[in-house]
Amino acid sequence: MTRRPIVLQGVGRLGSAILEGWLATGAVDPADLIILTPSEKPAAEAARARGARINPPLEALAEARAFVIGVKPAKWLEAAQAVLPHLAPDAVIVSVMAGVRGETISQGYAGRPVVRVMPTTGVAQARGVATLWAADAAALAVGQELFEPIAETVLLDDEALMHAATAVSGCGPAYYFAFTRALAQAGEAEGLSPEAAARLARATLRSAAAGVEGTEGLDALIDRVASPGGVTQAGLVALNENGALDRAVQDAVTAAVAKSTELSA
Ligand SMILES: NC(=O)C1=CN([C@@H]2O[C@H](COP(=O)(O)OP(=O)(O)OC[C@H]3O[C@@H](n4cnc5c(N)ncnc54)[C@H](O)[C@@H]3O)[C@@H](O)[C@H]2O)C=CC1
Ligand SMILES: O=C(O)[C@@H]1CCC=N1
Repeated sequence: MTRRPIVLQGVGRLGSAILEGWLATGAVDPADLIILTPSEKPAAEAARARGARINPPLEALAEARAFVIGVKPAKWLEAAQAVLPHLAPDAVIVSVMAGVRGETISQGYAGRPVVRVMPTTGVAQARGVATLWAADAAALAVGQELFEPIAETVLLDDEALMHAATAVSGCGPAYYFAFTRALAQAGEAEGLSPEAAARLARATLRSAAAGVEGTEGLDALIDRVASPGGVTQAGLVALNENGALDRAVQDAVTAAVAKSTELSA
């Protein structure tokens, strides 16, 4: 029996990461991949070298069982017009777009079932996190099949919570990178060379991430580092003086939720 292909439309920042994760894990056989991209992309070329079809005649889409939308929220509807006449009626639409609601996407794809997935770019290393929501059980199963090999998955019952999941998780890596950059800058201000400060900050992020691989709670993990009356405690008190850190993080998440909600309007 021939396997029905998976289509990936858009090989930008996230589309490339998804593709890299699938190629690295074998989660999707490249021979079963159809990639739609207006310009040449290294990840797409790597997939082509292993058998993927890039921009084949649109008639090839008729075989597809899943269609992954990897374009920006402002572009998806225009992008849908071109492919819609060619898709099988039972193709599952997999959207990784921030904000855009499942019902809106389904309408744009003539009522086809939709699963929404909010991944992190860590899917490239098969170390992503992906939040999934679908109204349709079969569509959810397709989302799980495509993302479980490359991400820790969290399923939501309530689509409205995708905004919060996006703000915390989809955006989250950038918050950690921004914090790491600030840490490096602070190290430089205290006399470290730029190279040493950057190396220390980045390696410390990796080291801290290793700490959360286990099941120990975050308070306990902080306690392990912060000796009573010691150096870390002095740093932590300054970091969250009058709740400044908690407030900054809350403001970031609230602003991201507001933006995601705006995209859903
Ligand atoms: N970057 C990230 O970490 C995350 C992004 N997302 C979502 O992923 C989607 C893509 O975001 P990015 O990758 O950051 O944007 P991007 O701008 O890097 O990638 C979008 C890609 O879509 C391509 N494209 C535009 N029109 C197309 C068409 N008609 N057919 C095929 N390809 C087309 C563009 O050439 C571009 O390469 C967005 O909807 C975003 O909300 C979701 C989670 C995380
Ligand atoms: O910044 C964005 O809009 C996308 C969605 C979550 C992460 N990147």
